[in-house]
Amino acid sequence: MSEDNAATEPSTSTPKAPEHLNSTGLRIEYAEGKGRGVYATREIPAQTLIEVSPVLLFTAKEYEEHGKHTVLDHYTFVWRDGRMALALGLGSLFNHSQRPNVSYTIDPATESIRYVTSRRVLPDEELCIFYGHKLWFDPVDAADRSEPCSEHMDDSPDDPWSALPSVDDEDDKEEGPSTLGAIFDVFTDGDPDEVVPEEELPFRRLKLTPEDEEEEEMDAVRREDAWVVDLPDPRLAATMLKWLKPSGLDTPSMAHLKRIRKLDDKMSMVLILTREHPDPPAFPEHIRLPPPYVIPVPKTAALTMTSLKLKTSLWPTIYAPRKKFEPGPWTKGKIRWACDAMREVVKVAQHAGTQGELPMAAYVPIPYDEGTKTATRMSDPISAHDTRKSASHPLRHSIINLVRAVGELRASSTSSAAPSAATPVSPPPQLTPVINVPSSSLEQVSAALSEPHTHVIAPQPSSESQPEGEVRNGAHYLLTSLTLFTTHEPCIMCSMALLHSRVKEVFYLIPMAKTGGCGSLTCIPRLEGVNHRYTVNVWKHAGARDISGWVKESGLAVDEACDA
Ligand SMILES: C[S@@+](CC[C@H](N)C(=O)[O-])C[C@H]1O[C@@H](n2cnc3c(N)ncnc32)[C@H](O)[C@@H]1O
Repeated sequence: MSEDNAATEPSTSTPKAPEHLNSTGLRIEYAEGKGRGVYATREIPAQTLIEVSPVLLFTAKEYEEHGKHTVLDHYTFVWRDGRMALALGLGSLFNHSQRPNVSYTIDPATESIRYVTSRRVLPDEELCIFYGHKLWFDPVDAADRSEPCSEHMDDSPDDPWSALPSVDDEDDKEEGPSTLGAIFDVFTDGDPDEVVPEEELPFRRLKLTPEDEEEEEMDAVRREDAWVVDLPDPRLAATMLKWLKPSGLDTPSMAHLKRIRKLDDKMSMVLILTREHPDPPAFPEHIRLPPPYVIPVPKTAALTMTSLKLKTSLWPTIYAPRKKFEPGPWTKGKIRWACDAMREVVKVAQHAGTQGELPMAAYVPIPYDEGTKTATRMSDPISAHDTRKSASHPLRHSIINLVRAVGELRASSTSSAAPSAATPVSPPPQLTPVINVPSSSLEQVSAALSEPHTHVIAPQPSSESQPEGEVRNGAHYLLTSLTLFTTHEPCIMCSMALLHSRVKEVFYLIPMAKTGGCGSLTCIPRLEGVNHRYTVNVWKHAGARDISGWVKESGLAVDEACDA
């Protein structure tokens, strides 16, 4: 490396940082003593792909003879095959930190580097990577001279700036089964009660608030057209409100809007959405009004004060903040429980694969009880694998099989709480071999599911109002309070089945980009209007890097168009 610190010593005055077009909204800014750096303009969740930088490659000779003697020496690093690489785009502007919030992987196939946040990043925070231990400059802040925070360096090699690992087949092998095992091997010791910060969890929790939460810029406010009429005399407001009811214009689709708008001295009334009434509404003869006209109005109520302001500038809108989903804290003990469950579901799926089935499985473990660190009501967990091949039935997905099995269990229970007990449904023959529920536990499972007032299986409040009796016996809610682990992201049908079953939370390992109903293709529990939301957690390794290698080697590969 050359001695002078070119990046931090602008020749005359510091130039203005250019704007950068980037879907994550990153910006370039000058930082005291570091030169340019990359900053977040808004909060960025952990495991977000923030940049893909193509690289420019120099041969070793070319670099040795020329590049090395120029400013390039502050920016280049050794590519896997010994060539020197310069990251284009934002890649070369990430500064170094001992506690980086960005990790990166090189993609030799596309000759690029992928940068992913390793934890949640706050607005205005600098995004930094870890250059390695042999720095050629004095890092500015004290934290940058301290020991690196190892948790954030998972994806980065030891001394990446001076030597990224070389490209060869061995590297890909590292992503095989050993990695699969390792990703469940976290927090194996330590105090089970210790709460683990969100960004260090081995899984990523999807945001479950609906998309309209994001309507915080005028462009994002969704609108639709409505008929509006001006009221020249304010006394007409009362007459019109009275008339609206019998007129048929008082439809529930406008419940999020206030009827009357007073702008300066002008009073107007919104009548009906044009999609419900394409023609201009006609008024009774005794009410003399100017002709109605069409304007865009907000499509939904305001969920935040910012969106209220924006929406109300279009038309006065109701403020109806949704109860934000606030996931509870995770302790080391509970993470171990989740890791064990993931290991188990993988095992079930692998076994199914060896039997000629699709290697996909679902598993509901004994719920983890923070109080006792165990759960004793259900003595055995339940698992099911995919059987659409052996059953020649396209709907025999592992989750459907599992939900159905729980239903059968409940139906066959002698518990008086289960209304269907009088008419037990006999399990279809093909279900028997795929459901892993020891017979001794059937009654306990059923009892646990139908007795929500225990400390282990307690009902989750649902946004849907139900008669007290139904909540108490949980008759229609097969997975109330339970957590489901699955190898592959549930398809839309299964995601819906989980919603109807009132599952509490879902964990999956392998995202299904083309078919997934829990975050990939769509996110069923996030949709507007659903009457139950379950938490969706994606195992981090699954989202953070190319997992196709170890998915294949661990026997969990399925066609990408397959519904899981
Ligand atoms: C790859 S460049 C990063 C972008 C650079 N800041 C710029 O303005 O072009 C590497 C150079 O940034 C500077 N740098 C990076 N991280 C730093 C840190 N923590 N403290 C001080 N300087 C830093 C050093 O001058 C280093 O040679």
